[in-house]
Amino acid sequence: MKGHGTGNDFVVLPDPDGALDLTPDLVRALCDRRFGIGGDGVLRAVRRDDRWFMDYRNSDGSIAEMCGNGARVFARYLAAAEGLGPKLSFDTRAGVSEAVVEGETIAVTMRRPVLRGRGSARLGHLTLTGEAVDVGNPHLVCRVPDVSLVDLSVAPVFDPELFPHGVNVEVVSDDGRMRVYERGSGETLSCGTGACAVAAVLLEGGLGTQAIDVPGGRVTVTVESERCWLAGPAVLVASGDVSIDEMLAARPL
Ligand SMILES: N[C@@H](CCC[C@H](N)C(=O)O)C(=O)O
Repeated sequence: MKGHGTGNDFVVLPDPDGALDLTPDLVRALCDRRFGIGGDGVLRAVRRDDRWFMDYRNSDGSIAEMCGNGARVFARYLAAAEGLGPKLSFDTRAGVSEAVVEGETIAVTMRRPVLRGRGSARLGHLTLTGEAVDVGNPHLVCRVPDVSLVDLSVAPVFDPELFPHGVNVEVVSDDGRMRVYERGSGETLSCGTGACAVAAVLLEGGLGTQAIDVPGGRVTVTVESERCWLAGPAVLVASGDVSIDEMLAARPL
């Protein structure tokens, strides 16, 4: 299946028995927008100990701890394909995610973002300073006057001591507009964990609700004392079969 949450798009692979050898090369082929299905990442649905596990991969084949929009699309998939909901829960590498399906909107929980201090990254010719935020996965949130003026076409250069496993870099203006360069996927139209990181910075580490406008739409983040909710639209747009051998064989070297 193919789905997206505010334009952050995913190939959803049902693999209840975990039988598929999901290599980085296979992930790259599936996410290839010309030679594959196309997506910012892959969500593999695996059944473990009677619970669903969201096995998330970035489009470059790397593994990430958490994906907020992916979790919302995953919940949509479990509701549509497994008849779960309107309240459901599943496992992720960053812990259990609770989900609530309400019509077009799906809200999921993730860890409360933790502010980790100042950091910087070079984006094109700009060096930006910002706040390092841990949402299960690493983020650097940089406040800028106008997000449209930042070049996100090339990978940010960052301090590997501060971010030993890489980082997702968000730029945000005071009105809650955000753009993102995702570790392992490049610039995307939305990033759910990134929106939670940005909301935590705009709320100055406190509790509350914050709307975040991303290029693919709007998500709403609610930071509670023990967790964080991410809400917004999540849809499945296609379903079908893929011939993995043919897809891999037809890729240029
Ligand atoms: N798009 C996601 C984040 C996916 C993982 C990220 N690229 C990473 O490597 O940490 C989201 O919606 O949170």
